[in-house]
Amino acid sequence: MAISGGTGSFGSTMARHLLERGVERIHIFSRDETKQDEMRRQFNDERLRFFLGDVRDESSLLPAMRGVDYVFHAAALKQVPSCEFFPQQAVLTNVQGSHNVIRAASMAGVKSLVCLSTDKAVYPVNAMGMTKGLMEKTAQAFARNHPESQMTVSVTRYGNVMYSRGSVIPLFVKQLMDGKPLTLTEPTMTRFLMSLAESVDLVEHAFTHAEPGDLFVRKAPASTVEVLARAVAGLLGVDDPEIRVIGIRHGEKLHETLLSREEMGKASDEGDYFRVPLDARSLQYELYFDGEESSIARDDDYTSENTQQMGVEETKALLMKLPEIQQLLTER
Ligand SMILES: O=c1ccn([C@@H]2O[C@H](COP(=O)(O)OP(=O)(O)O[C@H]3O[C@H](CO)[C@@H](O)[C@H](O)[C@H]3O)[C@@H](O)[C@H]2O)c(=O)[nH]1
Repeated sequence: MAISGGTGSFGSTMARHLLERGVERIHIFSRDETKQDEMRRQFNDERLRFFLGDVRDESSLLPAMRGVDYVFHAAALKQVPSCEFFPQQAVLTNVQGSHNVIRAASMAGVKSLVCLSTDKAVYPVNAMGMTKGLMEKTAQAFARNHPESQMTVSVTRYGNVMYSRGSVIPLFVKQLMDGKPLTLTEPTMTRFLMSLAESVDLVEHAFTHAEPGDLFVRKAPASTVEVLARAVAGLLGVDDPEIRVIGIRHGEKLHETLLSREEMGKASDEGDYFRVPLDARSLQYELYFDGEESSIARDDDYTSENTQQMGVEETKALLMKLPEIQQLLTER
């Protein structure tokens, strides 16, 4: 197994999970030698091997892919505001870098590659989402253009992963601990919420079930940021937190979309997941004339506004399942 972006929170959680499941060997590929060193010490496991490189440099990827059956591609520029200021950097890492990962994996004889995407790739309004959308297209085009390939490429799309580094929940926790007001961009803004453990499940689901070009989404509930803020405050014993509305940031949407209505029209419901198969037709559309009236998707988008909405108590219950929150509450 190889993980690009293996020293990020997602990559390292995935690595820990796979080691617990008895995987033979994991190649961690990333740019950051310091994080690699920290991870090497922290894990202290012979089955981990570290490869320094950058997805922008295809030649640095090949050694990490050699002898590997499965690749999880998580390396990305993913901070929305910074990608707004440096969109070209997002193109290089998220689009060109993903193309390099796919090529290198295919050349190395990898069996299955899962690319990590985000709800921000759907109807994108920011550079991070646009480049992640192009990553998805690159993966799907590989599957369509290489039907003879022995490698299955698939995509998993997520909403917000709770407590991920630099995200709003740890920020709210810090603000509460420091006795400062909670900064809300826009109280009615909604986000899909999922845990890191659920995201890992989705990747495993993709590795075990994907057909070439499949896209997988995990169903998730959502809350408004105000509900989320009040839930975090309530867990820390602050029933009526001081709130300051700071306004929407560069490139932000009010609501996110995990699947467009066109995708919903094609999706199969697999319990906790939706699977959207690849449209594998060639450009000769007349070949596919089936004599029936054209069917236009009548479904709705699957959004953080129309999914299950959680109130404060439900959100608290969800947060209570997070190891970070449990630790925080026992330390207090
Ligand atoms: O001081 C703050 C900061 C953020 N928010 C809001 O909180 C929500 C979540 O924000 P944040 O945790 O920063 O996540 P997003 O900007 O939604 O993006 C995250 O979630 C994406 C998945 O949708 C990932 O791809 C990104 O990498 C990750 O940064 C958003 O509605 C923000 O407007 C506030 O209300 N106050």
